[in-house]
Amino acid sequence: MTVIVLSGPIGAGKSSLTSILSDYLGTKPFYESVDDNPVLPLFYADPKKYAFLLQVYFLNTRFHSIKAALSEDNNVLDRSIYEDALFFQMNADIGRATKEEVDTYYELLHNMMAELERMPKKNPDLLVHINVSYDTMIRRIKKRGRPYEQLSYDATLEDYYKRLLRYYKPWYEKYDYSPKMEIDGDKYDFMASEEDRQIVLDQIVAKLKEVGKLPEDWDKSTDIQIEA
Ligand SMILES: Nc1ncnc2c1ncn2[C@@H]1O[C@H](COP(=O)(O)OP(=O)(O)O)[C@@H](O)[C@H]1O
Ligand SMILES: Nc1nc2c(ncn2[C@H]2C[C@H](O)[C@@H](COP(=O)(O)O)O2)c(=O)[nH]1
Repeated sequence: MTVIVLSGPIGAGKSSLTSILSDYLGTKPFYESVDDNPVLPLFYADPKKYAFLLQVYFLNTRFHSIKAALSEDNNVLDRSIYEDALFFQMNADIGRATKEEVDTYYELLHNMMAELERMPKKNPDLLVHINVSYDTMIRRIKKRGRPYEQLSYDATLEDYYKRLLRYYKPWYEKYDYSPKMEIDGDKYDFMASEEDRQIVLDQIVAKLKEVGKLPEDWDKSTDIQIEA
């Protein structure tokens, strides 16, 4: 039984890989609240006004998801609570939150993380981080086509996205809630290329074997799923 959390910048391929991976391993996917998120379009229209509200919205949904995932112990999450502060801190650093909002946010996050510490299973089993360059990120954002994420919607998004990418390296290095691994999202087109998809899945399976979450002789072709 495994809980795998994905991470990576906007458009890196987290939702896509969540779907591929959960299907491959026979586990349940948890997706972020995006298209049904009422605060997201408000945030892109007026980031300073809505940065705190959006973060509380995401934090709340991520808290629910990680609690359910750790309880069920058979899930893949397309972004998790462990990445939440990266976004808020970056927005705060560019003046989109007051000191009171920052203090309240970190107190709330701290309380939620303390709650997770009290669960029988406290941490995920693996973090899969997808690295992408700025060019790949923009190409994928364009391909997906959410209007408010496009550079044509707001030219300052170029700086926002470049800044966001810079926050990921130190975040990944510091992350220590579980074993972790990186996927090269520039190199592997796991959407269009079956060969690339298998390479990425093999990398993840090898890591799961290395950390003892899959038996050494596990093989997809002989894996039998038992219906509950
Ligand atoms: N490795 C990849 N190669 C090519 N296209 C990809 C890849 N990963 C995702 N995409 C495409 O990029 C867009 C964004 O992917 P998505 O999974 O929604 O990213 P995220 O959840 O990280 O924001 C989608 O249109 C998806 O089909
Ligand atoms: N300010 C924040 N924005 C966030 C956060 N998590 C996601 N997002 C935004 C970024 C994208 O526009 C959209 C979906 O993200 P994907 O990476 O899944 O494409 O939501 C956050 O915590 N704070």
